[in-house]
Formats: sequence, C-alpha cells, structure tokens
Amino acid sequence: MEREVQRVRQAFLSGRSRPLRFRLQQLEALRRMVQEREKDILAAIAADLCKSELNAYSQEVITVLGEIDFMLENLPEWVTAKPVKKNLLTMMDEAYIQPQPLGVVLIIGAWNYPFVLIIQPLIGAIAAGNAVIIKPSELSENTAKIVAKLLPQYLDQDLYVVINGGVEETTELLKQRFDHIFYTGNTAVGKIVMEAAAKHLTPVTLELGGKSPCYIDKDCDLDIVCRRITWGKYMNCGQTCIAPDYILCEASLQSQIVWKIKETVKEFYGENIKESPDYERIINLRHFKRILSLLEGQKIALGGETDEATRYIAPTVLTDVDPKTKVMQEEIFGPVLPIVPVKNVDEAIDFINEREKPLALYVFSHNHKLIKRMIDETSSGGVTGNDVIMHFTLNSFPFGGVGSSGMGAYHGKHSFDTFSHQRPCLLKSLKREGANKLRYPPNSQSKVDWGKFFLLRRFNKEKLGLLVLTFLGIVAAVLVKAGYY
Ligand SMILES: NC(=O)c1ccc[n+]([C@@H]2O[C@H](COP(=O)([O-])OP(=O)(O)OC[C@H]3O[C@@H](n4cnc5c(N)ncnc54)[C@H](O)[C@@H]3O)[C@@H](O)[C@H]2O)c1
Ligand SMILES: CCCCCCCCCCCCCCCC=O
Repeated sequence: MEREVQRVRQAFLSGRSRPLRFRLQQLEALRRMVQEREKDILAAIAADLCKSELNAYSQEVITVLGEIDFMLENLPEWVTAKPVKKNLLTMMDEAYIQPQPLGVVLIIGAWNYPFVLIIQPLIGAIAAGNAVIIKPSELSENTAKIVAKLLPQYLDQDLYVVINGGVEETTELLKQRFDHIFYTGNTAVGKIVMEAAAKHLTPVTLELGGKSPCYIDKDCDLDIVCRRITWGKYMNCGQTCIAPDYILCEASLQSQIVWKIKETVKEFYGENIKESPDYERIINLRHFKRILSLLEGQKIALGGETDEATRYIAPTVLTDVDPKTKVMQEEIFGPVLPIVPVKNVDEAIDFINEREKPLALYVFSHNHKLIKRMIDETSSGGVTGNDVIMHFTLNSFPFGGVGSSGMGAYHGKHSFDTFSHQRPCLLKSLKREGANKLRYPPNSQSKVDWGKFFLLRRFNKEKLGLLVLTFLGIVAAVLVKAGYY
C-alpha cells in the first residue's frame, strides 16, 4: 500500500497533473470513458443494486456527465490567479490568490450510488490538478471492479489509481499520508477516517448521513406533496443519503398522507411492486434485517411486506410514531417512512433542533413565509422547499452536511475549491525601502500612528486618490531626507 501511494505521489511531483491543458484532457477522457463504456457501467450498477439501467443512467450517469461538462466550461476561469484588494502599505505591489492542487487525494466511496459517489469527487480532484487514489465501496463490488478496470484505460495510470478492498485495505490505506481525504459513508466510520487523518494533520471532507426531516404544513396540495415524497423516499429503495427520513405533520393529516402515498406507489410501481423495474432491493442481508428490526412495535399503515430471499421490503409508512422508538433513533436508509405527529410548525422546529443536524431538510407549504421561517430557525446540510432531493442536482450549490451530517462540501466550483489550496501571493519590489522603514525597529509612537493611518483608516474612492498622492509625497520626502536623491 505504502509503495502504491508513493508511486502516485511521485507522479504528482512530476508536475504533469498541473497544467490546465492536461486537466481538461483528463476530464475529456473521463467523459469518453462514460460515453463509450456506458453499457458496462450501467450493468455493474444494475447488478449491485437491482436497479434498472434507465434508473442507473438518470440517477448516476447524467450527474457525472453534467459535472464534467460544467468543469470543462468553467475550469479555465477558475484556475486563473485572482487579484485582490490592497491596502496602503501594499499599494505598489502585486497581490493575487492562486488556486493550487493539494497533492495526493484519497477518495473513499459508499455503495448506495456507487458510481457517482466516487466519480463526482474525482472530477473535482482532477480539475484542481491533484493525483488521486480511489477506494470504492466493497459492498457494490461490480461497480468497484468496472471502475478499476476502466479508469486505467482512459486516464493517466500513475496519477489516478483505484484500490479495491474492504475494511482491512481501507485501514491500511488510512495509515498513509494524504493531502486530503474525501470520505462518503456513515458517521461511525467518518470518525475513524478523521482520527486517522489527524495523525498526519490531513484535512478531510466527510459526506455523512443522518435523519432528514420532512415537514408538511396543512396549507399545501397534498396530492403533489405525497407524489414528490414518494419519489424521493422510495427511490433506490430508500437507500439515499438525502431521502426524507421521516414526516412531521399535524396528526389529522396522517390518514390522507397514507392514502395519497398508497395511490402514488400504485401509480409509480404498479399493482405488483416486486415486478416493477423501478423498485430496487436492499443492498445486503445485514441491512435487510436492520431495517426489519425498525418495524417492531410500529403501526404499519402501508406496506410492511418483505421477502428475505430477494431482500425486498415494500414501500412502507408508519403512523403515530413515538419519537423514542428505534426507528426514530437511527438513519433508516430503507423504504420505511415514519410519520411523527406534531401540533404545529413551532413544535416541528423544536423537534428538529433538539436532534443532530440533518443532511437535508424538506418543508412543504403554500406559505412562503413559513418555509423561510423553517429555514431561518433550523440548520441542515441543504434544504429544498416544496420538493425533495432536487438540491443535489444543482451543481452551483455546495453539497455537504453540517454538524454530525458531515463537514466540507463539493459539486461544481465547490469541488474545485475543496481540492485546491487558495494560495495568497504577494510580490513586492526590492525598491521603495524608504516606505518600509515604518515597520523596522526601533519602533516609535509616530511610526505606530502612521501604521494606524495606513492600515486601519477606511477611505472612500475620492479621498483615496488624494491619499495615494500624499503617501507618495511622504515617501519622496523620506527618500530625499535619507539622501537617496
Ligand atoms: N453525504 C453523502 O453524500 C452521502 C452519500 C451516500 C451515503 N451517505 C451516508 O453513508 C451511509 C451509508 O453508507 P455506508 O457507510 O453503509 O457505506 P459503506 O459500507 O460502503 O462504507 C463507506 C466506505 O467506508 C469504508 N469503510 C467501512 N468500514 C470501515 C472501517 N472500519 N474503516 C475504514 N473504512 C471503512 C468502506 O470500505 C467504504 O468504502 C449512510 O449514513 C448515508 O447517509 C452519505
Ligand atoms: C429522467 C429524469 C432525471 C431526473 C434526475 C433526478 C436525479 C436524482 C439524482 C439522485 C441522486 C441522489 C444521490 C444522493 C447521494 C446520496 O446518497
């Protein structure tokens, strides 16, 4: 492992990942890979998650292609140095911020969207000029294998390397020194990653999970609300980090919500859900059993049917759920939707704020002020009003958690920034030493007063011109006095 990381570091140190032209070429090659090998990629995702190729394409491949195009379009502007505002002491100097690659980045992916969750951060890391080691999830082994096979056929083989394996390999990998670690997965492993990173003072991005609440106000169109929630909750069989985890609403709305979700489930997946190409399965038996255990003692208002042999769990809704029960203590990550009755929006806000900060928050209402209030008075990684999931699709948004749902963010420019160091560069001349005398010892009250004048005073534009002239006059006077002229 150590040798492999060393090899990638040597490739980074060769400098070839840095030029803009190279980054664009690699991103174009990645796009070619996705387009030319689309069938293989879709087949692998389909095999891992019992997902139709159409769904794999719309949920994963579209996102990846969109992200590559966005990078190709904007990268030339993002990589350029950006001049910054100067103060009176640096007036005559060159001051700019130069984004630079961090070095060797480790990307650890999760199984639930196994392609997009490693390729989207990879796009950002390449765009920022880094070398990358990718560790796909071992639970989505088909996608892990196809990525390991295809990437070396299209990308620089020494700069971008896939390492497959399970906990043992990841543990070994985490002992190595990286310049950034980007991890997607559960919170418990997030802590392991952060602890390992701390040994080398390596910065981390942690894309974690949590229980994303969904508040339904009584002033809304329940038909549309339930259709959107049904889509976001049962997509990928509930195994989506930003799926609405549970509903908060007034008790009287529950029966209508159940009825409308039931109708929508029929419309989306037909009478026999098991035969629908649009309904996935639970990733493995461990998760299947974990989700079943969440149903114990609950009022099942819809669904509840299961089949262990195929790891099928029907779209399920629970009503009158007690917040103290197990289903409300951990992220569900399955097709089970508890409804927790609350008296009003105030109680819903308190309920959310008494718990860990979620990755996403959803609020449905015709009342725009109520949505704004919910946003102002709570915290979450992201929010969508009157829909679910959709904030993920906008690459101008930073995607990430807050508090226990994660740290850092990515997508679009935010990925570029995550994998870049914003290096402040100040280029001074070796001339004009007279003006610099102000900061050299011995210090004096008048020097401090001039320092305060130069660094603390705020000037409007008109005054500034005058001041620059005065400043230059003073410099000239000092120089004359010092005998330079
Ligand atoms: N924020 C996001 O973007 C996002 C996206 C997807 C999933 N998630 C969250 O991820 C969770 C589901 O994923 P998961 O954790 O089951 O995925 P997982 O089991 O695939 O684990 C994630 C990664 O961690 C590695 N790993 C597992 N155990 C490890 C250990 N002991 N030491 C080191 N590495 C280890 C795995 O090899 C894998 O690559 C949910 O909580 C979900 O909300 C978050
Ligand atoms: C055919 C229409 C296209 C619709 C696009 C909808 C895209 C949904 C993308 C969902 C991806 C969610 C990934 C979340 C990562 C965490 O688990």
